[in-house]
Amino acid sequence: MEKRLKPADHSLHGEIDVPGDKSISHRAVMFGAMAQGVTRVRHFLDGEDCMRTVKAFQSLGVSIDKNGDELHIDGKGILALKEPAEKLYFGNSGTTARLMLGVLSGLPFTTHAYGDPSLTKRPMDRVMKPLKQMGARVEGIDSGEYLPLSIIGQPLKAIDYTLPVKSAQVKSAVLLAGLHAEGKTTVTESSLTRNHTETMLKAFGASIESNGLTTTITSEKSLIATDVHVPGDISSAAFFLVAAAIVPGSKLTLRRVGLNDTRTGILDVLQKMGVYITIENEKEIGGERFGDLTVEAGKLTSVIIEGDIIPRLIDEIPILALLATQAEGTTIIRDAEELRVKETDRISAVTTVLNGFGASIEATEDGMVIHGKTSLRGGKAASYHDHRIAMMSAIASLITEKDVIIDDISSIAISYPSFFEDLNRIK
Ligand SMILES: O=C(O)C1=C[C@@H](OP(=O)(O)O)[C@@H](O)[C@H](O)C1
Ligand SMILES: C=C(OP(=O)(O)O)C(=O)O
Repeated sequence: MEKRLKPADHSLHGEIDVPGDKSISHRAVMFGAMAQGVTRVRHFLDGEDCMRTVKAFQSLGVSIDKNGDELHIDGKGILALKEPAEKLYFGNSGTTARLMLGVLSGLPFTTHAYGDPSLTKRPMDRVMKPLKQMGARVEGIDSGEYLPLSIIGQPLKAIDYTLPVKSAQVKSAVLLAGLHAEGKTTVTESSLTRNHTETMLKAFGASIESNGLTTTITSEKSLIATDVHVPGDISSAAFFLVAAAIVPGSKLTLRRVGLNDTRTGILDVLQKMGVYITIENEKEIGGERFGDLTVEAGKLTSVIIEGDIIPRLIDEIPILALLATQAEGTTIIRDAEELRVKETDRISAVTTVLNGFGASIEATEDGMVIHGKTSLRGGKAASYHDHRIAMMSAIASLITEKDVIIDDISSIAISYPSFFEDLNRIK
């Protein structure tokens, strides 16, 4: 579905209640489905990716009902999960695929799983390598590097694993396999990635401890159901944080946005670049902090984004690249090679789309060099069927000279189904 967007003719003002966090919504479904008892999930993200996780567990025999943005999960414990009658379809969702491989590897039956063309090209061997060390058996073409895969459930044994990639999905897959492996499983990472799995598993009664970059989980027969309140997704809020920062005179408030330290790299970068951000009404539920963010434009300067901050803002790099085109000086992004294996190669997609609008960006192996400030003309933009690339182009249209025409906006429903309603409310 093509979409034409006109530039904004005035500054942006108003409030947005951003939808629920995608990472936390996935985990709430998974842990609720594996727990004993009823789990209610409030402010669940009704996006396509999270619905893939819901459907996967329904196929495994779990009763899950949705009423508005509330989920009701009737869990009967990990041992009650049943062999699915059909193949599991993970669509476009890397999180569903990788975490489910961790769950399915230790179950006493065989599951067949596949994804859409984008997910089929994303590496699964990064998850299968440690899982195979635990005793997992998987069959697929290319020795199980990519979906489709058949997971032949096996009794698993604990391992000590050091992550070779900075990936919360790999860490989570190993911890979830560790949940039904004999012994204590330990995962060590080199930079802290999002820790929602650790935080939420603890709330569901698992024996899990983190100490700096190392997390240890002990095998657990059953999790205990607990209600989850999902904060707003900072990765979705990011689009409006940047919108307010690039349209002169704007001021926006984003309500109940998740503020977990492993996710707030974008706030650090925005503040460094000269954007004014205030946080009010801070609260914490289930170990996840959230609050209201008010953002106001300031004079933007370039920054260097590298090292340990990268996993704390990995999904926000496309929209940060747009922001950097409006900052005085050269912004350098390094250590972000993971962007090459997302829904599309995001280094290449961002560079092509923004240079097509008139920006001056050089792609590097592991990031981008962005020369600012450039005015953006607008024009046609490919979305590469990547929700974050499509939303980046939509936000860019606020400041382009001409209209922006995005070839296909259907991918936005993956993480932010109400994106255009929210954009129209403040525009
Ligand atoms: O664990 C998660 O929920 C996610 C982890 C990140 O992926 P990687 O683990 O591949 O870095 C992120 O990009 C993705 O959107 C969600
Ligand atoms: C990379 C993303 O998600 P996933 O890996 O779950 O497909 C994303 O949402 O930007």
